[in-house]
Order: sequence, then C-alpha cells, then structure tokens
Amino acid sequence: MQFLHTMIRVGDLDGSLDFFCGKLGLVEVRRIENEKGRFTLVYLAAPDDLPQAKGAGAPLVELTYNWDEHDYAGGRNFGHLAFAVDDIYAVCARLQAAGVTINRPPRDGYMAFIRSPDHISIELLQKGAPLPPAEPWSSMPNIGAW
Ligand SMILES: C[C@@H](O)C(=O)SC[C@H](NC(=O)CC[C@H](N)C(=O)O)C(=O)NCC(=O)O
Ligand code: NI
Repeated sequence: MQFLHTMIRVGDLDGSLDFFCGKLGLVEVRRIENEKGRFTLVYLAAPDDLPQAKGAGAPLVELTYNWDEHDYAGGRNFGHLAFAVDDIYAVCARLQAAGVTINRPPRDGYMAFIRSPDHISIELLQKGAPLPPAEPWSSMPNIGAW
C-alpha cells in the first residue's frame, strides 16, 4: 500500500494556490475540472518530491474547490487521506470482515471510502486504475497522480 495524498477543501482556490505555491513553494502537478460535480481538484507536490511524483508517485496535497461552497465551518475543511492498494476488492473484504464499515464500496473498481474510529475519511484507490479525464497537459502516471 502506498500513501497518495491528503485532501483538504478550500473556499478560495486562487488564495490557496497563492499560499501553498506562491508562498509555501509547493508545485501544481495535476488539475481535474469536474463540470458535472462543479468542483476542481488541484494536486500539489513539494519541490523535492517532484522527481518521484513523475515516477512511481509521491505524497501530494489534493485541494478540493467546490464552485458553489466557500465556507467550511464545522470541520469540513479536512477531506480525506488517500492510499493506493494492490487489490481494492480484497482490501475492502478484509476490512469489512474486521468490522470496518465500507462507506463507499468499490463498485467502479477504483475508489472506496472508509472512516476511522474518529470518522476521519480514508480513500482507497486501486493501483493502476484508469484516471478520470484531466487537463491535456497532465503527464502524471497512473499512480501518485491523484
Ligand atoms: C480523485 C480522488 O483522489 C478524489 O479524492 S475524488 C473524491 C470525491 N471528491 C469530490 O467529489 C470533490 C467534490 C465534493 N463535493 C467534496 O467536497 O468532496 C469524493 O468522493 N469526495 C467525498 C470525500 O469524502 O472526499
Ligand atoms: Ni482524493
């Protein structure tokens, strides 16, 4: 299993990119615009992780910008921790047998969600699964690109 990213929801995407990239120095490596869901996902890597990010993958920050939501009072800022797994069905079956609720089963073969005892959202992604359509310039590999 490989750690992929931490997702946070941001109310001001430009302001967050100015902070994380302009000031903190992270680098945008991928962007997915979802017209139907009305949200944008922007993946950021630390500069030292860029070579790895273009290879087997590197830990990333995933900014989620919901076009119609800008106030995250009540703790919705934090989204999830994401991991890539070798066999998402086997991992979910093992977790379910261990008493973990699979909040979002891997019906599509690539994404599932569970929650920790304190309700921290955990995203499980199938290694090597096809990615949703992204910007044409994105050249990220299948894994580590989320
Ligand atoms: C690509 C993969 O890493 C994702 O995280 S997509 C997960 C998906 N995200 C969204 O739908 C973004 C918009 C949504 N309104 C939101 O604010 O999360 C998703 O299932 N999100 C739910 C979650 O708990 O992360
Ligand atoms: Ni994610």
